[in-house]
Amino acid sequence: MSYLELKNIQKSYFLGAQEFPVLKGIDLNFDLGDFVSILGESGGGKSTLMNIIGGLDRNFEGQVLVNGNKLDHQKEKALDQYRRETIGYIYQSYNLIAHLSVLDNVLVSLDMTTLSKKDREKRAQELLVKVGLADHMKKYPKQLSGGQKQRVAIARALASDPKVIIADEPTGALDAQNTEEVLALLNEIAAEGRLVIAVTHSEIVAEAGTRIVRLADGQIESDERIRPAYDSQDKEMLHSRILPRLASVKTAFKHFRHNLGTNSLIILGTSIGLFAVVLFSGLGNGISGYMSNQITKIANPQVMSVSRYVKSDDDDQSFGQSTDDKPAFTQSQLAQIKKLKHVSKVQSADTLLNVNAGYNNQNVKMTSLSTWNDSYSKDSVVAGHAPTKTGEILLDETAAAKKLDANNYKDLIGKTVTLSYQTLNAQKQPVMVNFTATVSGIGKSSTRGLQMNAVNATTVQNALKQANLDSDPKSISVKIDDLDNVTDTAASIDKMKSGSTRLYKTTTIQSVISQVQTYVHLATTILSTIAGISLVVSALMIIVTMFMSVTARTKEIGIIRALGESKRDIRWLFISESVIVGLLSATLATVFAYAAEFAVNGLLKGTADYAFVQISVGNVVTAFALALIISWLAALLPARRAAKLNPIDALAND
Ligand SMILES: Nc1ncnc2c1ncn2[C@@H]1O[C@H](COP(=O)(O)OP(=O)(O)OP(=O)(O)O)[C@@H](O)[C@H]1O
Repeated sequence: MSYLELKNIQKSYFLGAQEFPVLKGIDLNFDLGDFVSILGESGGGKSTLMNIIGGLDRNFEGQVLVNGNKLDHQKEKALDQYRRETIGYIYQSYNLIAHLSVLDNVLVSLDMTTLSKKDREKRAQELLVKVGLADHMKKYPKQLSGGQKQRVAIARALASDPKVIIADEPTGALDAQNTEEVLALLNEIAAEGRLVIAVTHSEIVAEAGTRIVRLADGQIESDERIRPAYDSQDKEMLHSRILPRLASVKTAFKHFRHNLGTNSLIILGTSIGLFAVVLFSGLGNGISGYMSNQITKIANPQVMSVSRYVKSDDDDQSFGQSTDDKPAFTQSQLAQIKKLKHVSKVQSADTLLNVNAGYNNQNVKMTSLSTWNDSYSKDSVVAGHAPTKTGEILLDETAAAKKLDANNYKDLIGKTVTLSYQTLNAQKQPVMVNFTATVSGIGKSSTRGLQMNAVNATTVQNALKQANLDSDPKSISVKIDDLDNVTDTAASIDKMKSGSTRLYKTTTIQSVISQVQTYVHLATTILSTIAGISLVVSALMIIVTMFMSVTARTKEIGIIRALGESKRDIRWLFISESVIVGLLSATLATVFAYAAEFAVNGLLKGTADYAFVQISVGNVVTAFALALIISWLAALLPARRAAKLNPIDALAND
């Protein structure tokens, strides 16, 4: 039994309905140790026959038997394995991969063997030494002469230790000296017990072998043995394996490096979009944080404001707003709230508007004067102490104190100021309320525009009583025993009813913060989405480049398919390169974003000592996830096209 048997091989090409028969029933047997030359006129079907033997062509009639086993040309995976294990190709035009070094060109084939990394490299080096290229391993194909290129191709064809070497016009592009050397190598290969099948027009090549088969008109014209075949001892051959994904990623990275210029531009373009997304998200975090920081600075989150509910309240979310138009709390309502679980203190929290303050012939109009309660943070007192006792007042540093005593405003502490403001009595008649208070301290609001004037609540109640006005509070502040109970207690106060009428409306600091954060989040999401639109452009850029790359690398696809890589490997090769571009874009975007964070926060330090840009790990992870998705999706179509290429057509591509 011969190693390779061809039984009645017939092949026609069709142009429309018209049939062009090329092979008209070829029966041939090949043995290991033979160097067979196939001669024939141009267009006689030699390459067609080689593509069938080599497992590249699947559309023909007849049978190919390898070692007695029928090769099923309909099973693509089995054919991939056959090419990987059994076949080595040598082409007239060398077909080396331009972006890989000489050593890497040989390793492409060795990556599909079960040898260890070290042994693969050792074998590649040994083969290159054998073909006389010991000093050229690190070079790239364009740095080699024609003869040297063909030797690399021979080393590559031998790398996976195949039983059959198909050489298509192996010396067609070589001078006499190189032809002689290559033929000597082919003889050596046959002497190792392999089958060498060379397609040629050259009688010199034919004469160098052991057997000559002549094709004419799609049939065998003659089959002549000119020398005995070499001994073919049945030795252990290397085992093949499916190409590991990591090997494709490495090859993709090498191509990425080879194309660094174009890829850098794509990375830059993609990273700008991702950078904007990360920066805006970081800005959102910073502003949200700043807002809650500011709010909790002026107000104690453990204290909530409660006012009487009136229907138009639904949209009112502002904390500490004047509640002049609302009904006051009755004493029994105050007691009812005081009795609730978790409520530790109930205090008046009214705000008087436009209060006139006078001291030593100086007058100032305070836009607001609140009744001091536990919702204010101690931080708002910058000198003296809070107005906790009856008859005490805290004056805002800039809005009141400095205006009353420009030179030594802190000396106001301990001094008495006169206060007056206008309000309405039960008959809606304007009434002036006059009272005095001793300055207990100077206050400062951490929020621009807000004044920190506060007076002891009893002081105001006494003044109101004196003016025959209702002194019950319109708004109260309710202190809760623990921060964790604030939300639940607020909910139960909101639910309290008299009959079917809702009684109270609460405003917690947390609800104000959440509201603010919702708006900030909405704004940053809109900004990030606008920035994200540029990512669509990036994706298109990657798609176009990948399609161009598939076109430019068509031949390479044919070469690696002939070496035994599967469609899956080709898809993975292109997707890997795109993903490398995506991940590097995300890395660059992250670097840009952190640099911008540093710069923006540095610039704004003078405005407020707060980091306005706060990029979180989540923002960075999002950028990487986006980059991964975009690059993956962008590569899908081009990779699919590359994988679908017919290896024969791909190899024929110039
Ligand atoms: N894809 C194809 N579609 C149609 N006809 C084809 C195709 N490929 C090859 N042919 C035709 O089949 C015939 C045999 O081609 P093949 O390449 O096998 O010849 P060859 O003997 O290798 O020629 P050469 O020595 O010039 O390389 C030629 O007439 C060619 O035009």
